[in-house]
Amino acid sequence: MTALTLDRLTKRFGATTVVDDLSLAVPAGSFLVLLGPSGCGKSTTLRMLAGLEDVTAGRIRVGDRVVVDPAVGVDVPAERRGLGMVFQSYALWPHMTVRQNVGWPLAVAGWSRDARRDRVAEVLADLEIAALADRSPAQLSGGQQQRVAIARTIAPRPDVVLFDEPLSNLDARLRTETRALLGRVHRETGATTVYVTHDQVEALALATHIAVLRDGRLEQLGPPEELLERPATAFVAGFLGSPPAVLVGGRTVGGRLVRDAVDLAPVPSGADAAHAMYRPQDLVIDPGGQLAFEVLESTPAGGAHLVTGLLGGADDARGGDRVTVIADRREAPGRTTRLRVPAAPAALYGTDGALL
Ligand SMILES: Nc1ncnc2c1ncn2[C@@H]1O[C@H](COP(=O)(O)OP(=O)(O)OP(=O)(O)O)[C@@H](O)[C@H]1O
Repeated sequence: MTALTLDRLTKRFGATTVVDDLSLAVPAGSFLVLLGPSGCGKSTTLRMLAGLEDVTAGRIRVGDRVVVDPAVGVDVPAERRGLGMVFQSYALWPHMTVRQNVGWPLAVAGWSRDARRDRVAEVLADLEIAALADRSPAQLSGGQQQRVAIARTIAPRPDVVLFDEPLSNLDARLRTETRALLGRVHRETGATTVYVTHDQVEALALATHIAVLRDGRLEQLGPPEELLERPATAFVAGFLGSPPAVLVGGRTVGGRLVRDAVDLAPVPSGADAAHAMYRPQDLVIDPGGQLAFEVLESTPAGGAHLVTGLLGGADDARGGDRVTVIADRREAPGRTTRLRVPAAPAALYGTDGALL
């Protein structure tokens, strides 16, 4: 199995830095999800790994082998990096059948006819598309085409597989099905996987490790549970999870974090706190609560209701923070009520966004 190492990787397009000094160690066999808002540099990072995008500075290692290091003139071409890649668009060869599409990379790699036949049959069965072997891509649905693309990529048993939002063109039910299939393929092949998405559920379902990126920089890397339990920054806290943690902004006054004259928590001495973090299930919609709350929408979810609203209410000149809490009943949009916060927040974050 093959580990991946990104060492101070940087990518600039003209004067714009889109990946900024990014270092990541991806253990062999892990499933790393690159997660972050649109434009944070996820796809660019994956494309640099794949060899589809030049690197401005830094180094990439696949196992023990340096595949890119502009400082010493190393740039191994994409096809010689030992990586397989699955894109958002399926890009199957239209004039070949499913069987031929999946077998082609094996032929290119010099597999014998018998070994090719056996391996193609195996991956088609694994991806539950054996019955489609003699069809052409035009005779397949989008979901089936994506399974063929995945089969074609894993057929040569690459040590590392890269995925760029492979499920984003599928409808909700197919996404769930194909997601489960991808998890199974990963468990069976053990291939080190790097997977780009901005879908929280996909990330949390598949990842052994998540790297949250923001403006081309790494905010936090770790197992999903660790990032959810102990977000290192206010950004990660407010981004990860469905719904994410609730961040209540305030100012440090006399050693206390205060919002709209409500005392939220003591601040460690010498620190300057800017946010208190709470779990969405720990805040209660209650007319007797401390903070004004204007309900924007209420969505049923798994027997509870996700209620999104603005903290501070319409009378708050600062403008409210948008937060989502888990409530036991529906709230009417447009209603102004109040939110009761627990005596102690789950965490505090400083003015620089770091965990205090
Ligand atoms: N060829 C290019 N020339 C100039 N800027 C580019 C180029 N490719 C990407 N960018 C910019 O780099 C930034 C990062 O893009 P990238 O596609 O890596 O983001 P992303 O996190 O994958 O976003 P998304 O989730 O929307 O796909 C964006 O601001 C994008 O506009």
